[in-house]
Amino acid sequence: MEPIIKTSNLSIKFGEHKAVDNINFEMSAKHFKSIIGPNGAGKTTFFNLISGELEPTEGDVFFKGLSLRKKSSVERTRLGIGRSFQITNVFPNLTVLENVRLAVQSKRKVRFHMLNHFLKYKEITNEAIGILEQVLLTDKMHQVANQLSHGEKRKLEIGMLLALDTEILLLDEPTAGMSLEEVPAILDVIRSIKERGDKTILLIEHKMDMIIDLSDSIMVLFNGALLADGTPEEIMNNETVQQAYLGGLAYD
Ligand SMILES: Nc1ncnc2c1ncn2[C@@H]1O[C@H](COP(=O)(O)OP(=O)(O)OP(=O)(O)O)[C@@H](O)[C@H]1O
Repeated sequence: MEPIIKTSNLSIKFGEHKAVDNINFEMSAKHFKSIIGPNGAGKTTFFNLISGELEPTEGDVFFKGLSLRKKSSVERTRLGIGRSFQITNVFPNLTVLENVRLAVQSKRKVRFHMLNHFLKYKEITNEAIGILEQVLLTDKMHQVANQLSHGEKRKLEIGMLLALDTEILLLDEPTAGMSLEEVPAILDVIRSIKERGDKTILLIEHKMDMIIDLSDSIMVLFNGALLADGTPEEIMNNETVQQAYLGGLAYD
């Protein structure tokens, strides 16, 4: 079966530094893959190349066999590659529900064009409420976004991403900056998205217990290059990975 997403010799140089170095990777639909690697390994840059924030120096990304070389990040979202919004993309003075409703509306605009005007406000609201249930924010629905805790804002970001209803979700360190108490809730949210079974998920995370718990496979980046790609068990038992990376790092 054709992979849903694939990269071919994907590389980017910043000056003389190859931040992503000739990465060939592919994923089948509905797979959950995590990306690990030390700080500066190129994980976020790799995401930026897939989502279209950055243009590769060499190589290409393919979505269902289609070259994305000339596609902007907006076009890639429209095709089906969604990246979690940064907190800065959340409207701080709107409520949680209003933020998600806007994301639902933006997806419907993309999909239905002319019909958009005739869609009922209630239908959009109900869809937004369903998403808030999924990301465990129902009780915060009428709270203004800038009053949320950091962890709640991250859940809202994921909710806004789900509202776009893309086939692929790129999640860049969803637990970053969270207190220890906030982590289990985000883990539950991601697990429930996985269990629904309709999304292909790429996750960058530093929390190894979370990665092992969720991932079908793990890829390891090191100095911009793909060091290993395999099941969690294969990666944990891979000597090169242990020497180059796992042994030298303490995880929280
Ligand atoms: N826009 C840029 N201009 C110049 N160098 C950059 C740029 N973006 C990233 N880099 C460099 O590319 C390398 C990879 O950075 P990247 O942020 O992708 O790593 P990372 O694996 O996501 O790290 P972390 O785990 O710390 O988030 C680093 O050396 C970084 O300094």
